[in-house]
Amino acid sequence: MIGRLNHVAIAVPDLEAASEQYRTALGASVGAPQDEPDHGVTVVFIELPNTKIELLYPLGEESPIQGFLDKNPSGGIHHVCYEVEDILAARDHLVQSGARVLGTGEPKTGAHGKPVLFLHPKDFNGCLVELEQV
Ligand SMILES: CC[C@@H](C(=O)O)C(=O)SCCNC(=O)CCNC(=O)[C@H](O)C(C)(C)COP(=O)(O)OP(=O)(O)OC[C@H]1O[C@@H](n2cnc3c(N)ncnc32)[C@H](O)[C@@H]1OP(=O)(O)O
Ligand SMILES: [Co+2]
Repeated sequence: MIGRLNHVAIAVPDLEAASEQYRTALGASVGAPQDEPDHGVTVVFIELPNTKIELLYPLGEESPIQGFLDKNPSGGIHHVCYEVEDILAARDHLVQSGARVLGTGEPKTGAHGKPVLFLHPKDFNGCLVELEQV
């Protein structure tokens, strides 16, 4: 059911410093910061030949990544995002298999303008999973 790895997200304590490190130390192609108020984050995408890295920084009082950064002040890998062709079919299959879909259970529009859903990390070996319909 899952397809390509769309991105690996890293929560960072300093978005500008992390962007600069990827740009200069790692020589990567780093995009501009993008506010995503519906998700409570500011994101920077880094294009790699085979996937993307999504740097995440909290936006607003209710950011879902604030607790993660409180527990991991130096930052850390926050989630992986897998592509699916039919996100509602994928959701229904996962719910039937016992996985918890986070939030309302309905897809939201993600950073690429496509529907996304999140699956509870405790149901996936301690790894928060995002699904993006492509
Ligand atoms: C830009 C848009 C979009 C895109 O298009 O790419 C994005 O990527 S937005 C990214 C940010 N959005 C989200 O993360 C939405 C989904 N997340 C959530 O609903 C919550 O963050 C959460 C996963 C339910 C965690 O809630 P929180 O209140 O922060 O923490 P808890 O204390 O309730 O956590 C319970 C338990 O889970 C562990 N945990 C939390 N976050 C992670 C994580 N990222 N990876 C692995 N484990 C995580 C946490 O440590 C707790 O464990 P215990 O201490 O053992 O209980
Ligand atoms: Co993401």
